[in-house]
Amino acid sequence: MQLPSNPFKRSLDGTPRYGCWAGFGTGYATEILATTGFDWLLIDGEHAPNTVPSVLAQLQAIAPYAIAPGACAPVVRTVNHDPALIKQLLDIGAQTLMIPMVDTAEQAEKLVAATRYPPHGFRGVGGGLTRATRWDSVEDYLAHAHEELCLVVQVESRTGVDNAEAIAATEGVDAIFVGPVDLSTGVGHAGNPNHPDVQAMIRHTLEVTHAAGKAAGILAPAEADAKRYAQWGFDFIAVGIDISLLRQAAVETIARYKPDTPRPTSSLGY
Ligand SMILES: O=C(O)C(=O)C[C@H](O)[C@@H](O)CO
Repeated sequence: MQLPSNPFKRSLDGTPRYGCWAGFGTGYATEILATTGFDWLLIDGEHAPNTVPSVLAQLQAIAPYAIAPGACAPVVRTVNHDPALIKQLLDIGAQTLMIPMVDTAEQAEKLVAATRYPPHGFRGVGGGLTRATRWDSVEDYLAHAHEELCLVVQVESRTGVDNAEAIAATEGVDAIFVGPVDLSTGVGHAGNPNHPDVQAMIRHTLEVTHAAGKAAGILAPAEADAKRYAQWGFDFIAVGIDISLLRQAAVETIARYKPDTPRPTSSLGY
């Protein structure tokens, strides 16, 4: 069979693509999201209770909905930069990886190398053991795998912003995703990603990313933020977090019957 094409990579054509964080760690919840019209889903291995098997279950759950037109594409976020974990996630068939906390071009280069087979990198060969090769039925997987991989690195610190131009220029990096919560927290504006200093850093990162010919993404659960970022030119925007959506709906539902129920506010600035 042919190497499966990567619907996320193919969708990055300058039209804003709207996604949702998938934080429940189950195929069942993520499949529900996949039916709702989001262009992409972030299976979060950094902060959600995910393991390699739970990510696999979610990739399998999304697969029927990841076919054009109207495809819903999976993006998998790792917990760290560990090449062994990256190898496992690629082997189970993740084609788009988002790596948190990338501060330098050197880190970005190592991450690219972790996704490439020798001589272009050091990814180990799983061959017929892996879903990525559809158990060795994909033609010439070793030669072509990288063509359908999409590497998204997160810039979410002052150092990352300072180095964003070099990170974006790194060959093999397809996109930069700004993490506004970590960025604002790290520069002394916890809970206020809309502080003018943070907004200037976000805009700078967007501009240098586009100047390098790469795509830029961001998390913006508040509608006004998402609309502003779309207007600025962000290519992919996470406009919801499933766990928050459930909680908000639950809080609003019970408040209709018990109006005195306290309504907690977000401490994250959205
Ligand atoms: O810094 C950010 O913003 C992100 O990277 C997203 C957060 O990790 C997200 O989990 C906040 O809910």
